[in-house]
Amino acid sequence: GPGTWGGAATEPAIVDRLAPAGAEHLFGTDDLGRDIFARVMVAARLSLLLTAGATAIGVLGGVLVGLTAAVLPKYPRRALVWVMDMLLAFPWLLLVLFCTVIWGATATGAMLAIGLAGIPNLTRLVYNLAASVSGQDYVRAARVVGVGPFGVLFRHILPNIANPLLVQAAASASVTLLAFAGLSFLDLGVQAPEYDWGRLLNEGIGSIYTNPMGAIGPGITIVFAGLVFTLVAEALADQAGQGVRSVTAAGRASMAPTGPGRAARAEDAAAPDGAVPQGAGTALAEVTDLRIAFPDGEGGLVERVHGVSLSVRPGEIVGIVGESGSGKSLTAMALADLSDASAVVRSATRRFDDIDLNTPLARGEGKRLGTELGIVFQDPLTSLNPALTIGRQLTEVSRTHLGMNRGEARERAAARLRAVGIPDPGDRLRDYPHQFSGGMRQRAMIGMALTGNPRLIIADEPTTALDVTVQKQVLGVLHQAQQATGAAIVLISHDIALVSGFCDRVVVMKDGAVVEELDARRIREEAGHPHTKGLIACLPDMRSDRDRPLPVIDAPLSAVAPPDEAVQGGAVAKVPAGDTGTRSRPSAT
Ligand SMILES: Nc1ncnc2c1ncn2[C@@H]1O[C@H](COP(=O)(O)OP(=O)(O)OP(=O)(O)O)[C@@H](O)[C@H]1O
Repeated sequence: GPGTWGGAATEPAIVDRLAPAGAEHLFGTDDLGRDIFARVMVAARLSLLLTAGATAIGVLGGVLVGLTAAVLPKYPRRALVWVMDMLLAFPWLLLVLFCTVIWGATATGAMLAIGLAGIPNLTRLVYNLAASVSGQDYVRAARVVGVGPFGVLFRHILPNIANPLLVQAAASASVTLLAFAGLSFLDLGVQAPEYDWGRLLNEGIGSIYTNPMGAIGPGITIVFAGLVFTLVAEALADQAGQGVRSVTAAGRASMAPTGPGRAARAEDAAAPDGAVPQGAGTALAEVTDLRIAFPDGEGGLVERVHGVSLSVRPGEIVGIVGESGSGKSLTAMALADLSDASAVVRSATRRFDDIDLNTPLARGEGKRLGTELGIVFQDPLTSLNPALTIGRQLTEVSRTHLGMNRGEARERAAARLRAVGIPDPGDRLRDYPHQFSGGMRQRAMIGMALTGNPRLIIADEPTTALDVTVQKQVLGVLHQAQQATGAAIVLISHDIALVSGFCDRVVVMKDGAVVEELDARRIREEAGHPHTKGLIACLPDMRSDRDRPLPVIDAPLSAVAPPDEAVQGGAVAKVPAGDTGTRSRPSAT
C-alpha cells in the first residue's frame, strides 16, 4: 500500500479538496484533497496487521487455555471452565470497551482488548474438541507407546481439532476486523495521524451527502476483506481436512482384501533386536484377583470385573472369549496398564515381566512397556490417527523409545509394513489411514504393534470389523508375527471357533469372572461349564439345520460371581449359587 499509493494518500492537494468520486479519484478526495481510494489501500496494512494480531492472541490464548483445561485434574479443570463460561456470558464488546478504557485508546490497546476478549470463546471450543478426541483409541495407543502428555496434546489431539479451529479463527478474524472498524469509528481505536479502515469510515461519514463513496468505499473494503478471510480459511480447512472428511466413506467402501497377504517372508517380520523369550513356565505377564470398578454416579462404585486371575507365558497364545460386556477388554487393558482413567483397579498382583503395574512406574519402565507391549485395537479406523500419515504413526515408537533418526525409523516402519503384507511399503508410508482398505489398516495396526520389540501383543477383537476372508488373512499375519518374534499373544474375541483354532489356551469369561480355562485343542471334549457348552453348541457346521433357533443356556448363572468362587490361577470356578433367574443366550454364532 504505502509503496504504491503512499504519495496520493498523504500529500495534500488543496485544489482537489472534497472532489466527488470519479475516474480520477475512485472514492473522491478528503478535505485536504488526499485521494480516499489511495488511503483505503494504504490503510489495508494496519487494518490487516491489527486483525491478524488480535486473532492470533485469541487463537493462541484459546488453544493454550483450552488444552490446559483438557489435561488438568477434575476440580481445577471445572474451575477454569467455569471462569471461561462466565466470561463467555459477558458481552464481549463491553469487555473490549472496558479494556480499551484501561489501556487507553491506542491501536495496540485495541488489539490487546479484542484479542483477549476472543480467548474465552476459543477456549470453550478447543476444550470441547480436545475432550471429544482424547477418548479415541489412537490417543490411548499413543499413551501406551509412552508419548508424554504434551506429545499427546500437540501431536495427536491438536492436528485433529485443527480444522474446526481454522474455520473458527477465520470467523473470528472477520468479526475482529469489524470490531476494529467499530472501535476506530468511535475514536477508541487507531488515532490520527495513523489511520485504518474504521478511521477512514469515520472521516468519510462527515461528507456522506456530498461524496457517499468516501464512506461507502472503506465500508465495501471491510466487507470484502471479511469475506476473503472466511474463504481463505475454508480453503485451508478443505486442504487439511481432505483425509478426515473422506474417512467415513472410505471406511464403508474399503473392506476388500488387498496385497499379497501371507506372501510376506517371516524373516521380514522378525524384530532383529527383538524378543528374547523367558524360560517356559515363568509367566511373562500375570494378574491375580483383579477387580475393576467404576463410579456409579451416586458416590458409589459398581464392580465390573470380579477377582479375575490370568497369566500368559512367553510365546503363548491365550484367547479370552465371552459374550459382550463380560469384562474381556477391561481385563486385557488392565494387563497392559491401559485402564480408563475413571476405572478403580485393584489386584493382588499385576505385572508385566519384572514391571510391577500396581506401583507407579519407575524410570525407564514406561519406555519398556512402550516397546515390549503391542496393542492391536478392534477398529483400526478409530485406533489410527486420521490426521497423521501411516509413516508418522509407525515411526513413533522407534523415534520416541529406540532413539532412531527419521531415516532409520522409516526404514524399520517400511520393513514392518512389508512383513504384514502391504505392497510398496516405502510409498504407502506417505498415505493417510483413509487411503488404506479395512484389511490393510488392521495389518498396519499389527505392523505398528511390531515396531518396538514386542514380547506381548494384546489383540482386542482385531478381526471383528473385517469380512471373513480378510479376517483369515489378518490372523495369518498375526500368527506369522508371533512365529517370527516369539511374542506372546492375548487374543480377545466373541468367536469361540476362531479362538480355539488360533490359540493354545482359551479363557472363558462371563459376567466379569473367568468361568473356565481350557486347552484350545480339546475345547469340545473338555468344556465343563454350561456357558462354554452353550457357546460351543451354537457353532454351526455343515450339517446344522439353519431353521432351528440357537440353543439357550438353561443352567443357572449369576450376574455377579462372588470373589471366593471366582477362578484363581486357572482353576475352574463353581457356578455361584445365587441364580438371577435370567436365561442367557450365548452371543457366539
Ligand atoms: N469406562 C467405563 N465406565 C463404566 N463402565 C464400563 C467402562 N468400560 C467398561 N465398562 C463396563 O464393564 C463391563 C465390561 O466391559 P468390557 O469392555 O470389558 O466388555 P467386553 O467383554 O470386552 O465386551 P465387548 O466384547 O462388547 O467388547 C461392561 O458392562 C461395560 O459396560
